Order: sequence, then C-alpha cells, then structure tokens
Amino acid sequence: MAKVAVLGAGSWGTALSIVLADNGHEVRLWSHRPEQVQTINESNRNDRYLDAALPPEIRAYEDMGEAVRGTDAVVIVVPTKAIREVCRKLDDVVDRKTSIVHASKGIEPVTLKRVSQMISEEMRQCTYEDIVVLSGPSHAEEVAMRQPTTVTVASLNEEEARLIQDLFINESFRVYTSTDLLGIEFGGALKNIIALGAGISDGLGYGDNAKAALITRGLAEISRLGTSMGANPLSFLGLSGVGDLIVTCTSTHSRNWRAGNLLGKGNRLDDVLDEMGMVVEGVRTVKAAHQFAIDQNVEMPITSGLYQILFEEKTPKDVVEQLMNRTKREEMDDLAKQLMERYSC
Ligand SMILES: NC(=O)C1=CN([C@@H]2O[C@H](COP(=O)(O)OP(=O)(O)OC[C@H]3O[C@@H](n4cnc5c(N)ncnc54)[C@H](OP(=O)(O)O)[C@@H]3O)[C@@H](O)[C@H]2O)C=CC1
Ligand SMILES: O=C(CO)COP(=O)(O)O
Repeated sequence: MAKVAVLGAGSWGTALSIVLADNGHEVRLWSHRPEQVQTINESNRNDRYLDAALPPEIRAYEDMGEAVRGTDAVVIVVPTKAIREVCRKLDDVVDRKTSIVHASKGIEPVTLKRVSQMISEEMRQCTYEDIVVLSGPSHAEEVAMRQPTTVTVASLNEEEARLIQDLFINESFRVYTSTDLLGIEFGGALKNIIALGAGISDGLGYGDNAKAALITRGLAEISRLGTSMGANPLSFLGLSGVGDLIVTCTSTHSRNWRAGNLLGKGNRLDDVLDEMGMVVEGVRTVKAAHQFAIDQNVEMPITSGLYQILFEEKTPKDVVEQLMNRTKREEMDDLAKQLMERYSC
C-alpha cells in the first residue's frame, strides 16, 4: 500500500482522499487552515466542503513538509489560481522522487497555461512528461457516496499513468488511462465554460433543446480550440470531454452550473461568487479561453458570449439573441470534415 499526500482539503481533495483510503493507502490531507486540520482529525469530517464521514486512514496535516515526507504520490487538488503558490511550497519540501498528480480543472488567464504546465514551471523537482492529470465526470458528492464513477488519468509517461490508475481504481471508481495530457486537461477545463452557459440557460427558463444545443455546439468549440493546440480530437468524445460536459451541464451538484443559474436569474457576478463559497473555475477559464481563441484564431462564439456576460455587462438574453442570429452555416466545420475523411465516414 502507498503513502499519498493530497494537497487541498476542499470538496474534491476530500472525496479523492476517501477513494484512496478505501483502497487501503495511508492518506495525508494537507490544508492551509489549521482549524480545518484540527476539525478533520478530531471528528473525521470536513462538513464545510463535503457531507460525508471520513475513513480514519485519512489524517489531516497543517505542515506540508510533514504531509509530503516519504510519500509515493502527491495529488494536487487546489483551485487553479492557487496552483503556482502550492507548487512552490511543494518544491521546497519534496524529499524524494514521488509521482505528481493533479485533479484541478482550469486554464490560467494571461499566460494561458494548463495546470501541468504551471506545475512544471514552479517545480524544479518534477518533469513535465511525468505529470499525471486525473479528470472526468466526477462530482465529489457522488464519489464520497461510492456511487459508480469513471475518470481518465493522462500523462505523456504511460507508466506513470498506469501507476496512478492502480492507486485510485476500485469497484466504484473506474479509472482509464490516456497519453493525451493536453486533450484531457483542455476537456476538463473548458467544459466549465459550457456548464456556466447551461446554468444561465436554465436560469433564463429555457428548456432541454437549448441545453442540448449548448452541450453539442460547446463540444464543437472545445474540440476546435483543443485540436488547434495539438490535442487528439477523439479525447473530446471521451470522459473528460462529452462525459464531463454532460455531468456539469445537467447536475445541480455543479458549482459552475449553479453559478450560471444564478446569473441567468439576474444576479450579479460578484454576489453569485460570494454566495457559492466554493471555487467556480469557469469564470477564470472563460477569460483565458476567450484570449486563447483570439490568439489561435479559433471561433468560440459561446465562450465569447459568456465573456461578454461576465466581463462586459451584456445581458444573457442579448447574448442568446446574438448566438441565435449568427451568420448561417454548415453544421460540420473543417475539423469535423477532416475527421470524417480520416475515418472514411
Ligand atoms: N468538487 C468537485 O466535484 C470537483 C472539482 N474538481 C476540480 O478540483 C479543483 C479544486 O476544487 P474543489 O476541491 O471542488 O474546490 P473547493 O472550493 O471545494 O475547495 C478548494 C480548497 O482549496 C483550498 N485553497 C484555496 N486556495 C488555496 C491556497 N492558496 N493554498 C492552499 N489551499 C488553498 C481551499 O481552502 P479555503 O477553505 O481556505 O478556501 C479549499 O480547501 C478545481 O480545479 C475543480 O475544478 C474536479 C473534479 C470534481
Ligand atoms: O468537474 C466537476 C465534475 O466533473 C465539478 O464541476 P463543478 O466545479 O462545476 O462543480
């Protein structure tokens, strides 16, 4: 059995700790809040983030050095905006070669970096090729209840991906592998944008037709941007693409959907984020993807509409009208046609 440090004691870090503890591993859950560490260790609960009893194999740590000492793997699960800070601390305390996994979903505005790129930039003791991402349709609330869940772990280093697959897999948490690090990270990050849109659509009172349109056309623009950066287009049809789009666009567990829903009902962004009390990654990722689309000359009308709602005070209704009245066009774009040709469809 392995020793694993989980950095980030929010809902996802806690749920992944439960999976690891169920698999018999020694789990060290690091939090930057001393009072939270004390509560977890005294009560075996982390109620602010997850309504679940924690197995006693999970011990919380305040000192990152102590949590990481002698571990076989470190799982980084903080919001994207905290990745660099946490990785700088981690780099100072890592005492041996350990697997580095992250389960965060976002893209950094301005630099437009994915999480694995940020990690490798901040950690001298870690090679980009060996970093593993864990992503897929997986709400923490359901994972904590041991409900059937599937995810993908991806790394350029296949051996590392298989190691991490073995670490997490169990009868209710099925783990697939992939070598398309880029595609899996883009899928997980960009679906949050579309989930915000789906929430807005529901908040406006639109129905299933609108949501199906958002998911499908959202997938088209996610694939367009991802493949322009070198991702495998087929990854977007997998768990971290279609799978995660379905789960976040249709579930009230999704913080991105919930935030969108409040926006669609007319609330202001600042008030919505205050009310959520947990990370809504889609907001920063809209900013990043909007810039990315301009830089890469990739058409992303839904992302661009969401950017206007979030940062330019355009109303959701106006954006829907704008999307519905774009110049008419064929459904399949060049990417879809290339794929159809390649696979002789
Ligand atoms: N929740 C889910 O179901 C899933 C989430 N994810 C992804 O996992 C990542 C984390 O999300 P999640 O756990 O849900 O978020 P939460 O908002 O539930 O928790 C975030 C945690 O990170 C901590 N944190 C924030 N900033 C720092 C920092 N600078 N140093 C140390 N800790 C910090 C927070 O501490 P504090 O209490 O001080 O705010 C909190 O404990 C996100 O990228 C999300 O997209 C992926 C799959 C599923
Ligand atoms: O990524 C998730 C499920 O796969 C969680 O989504 P939210 O951050 O929107 O809750």
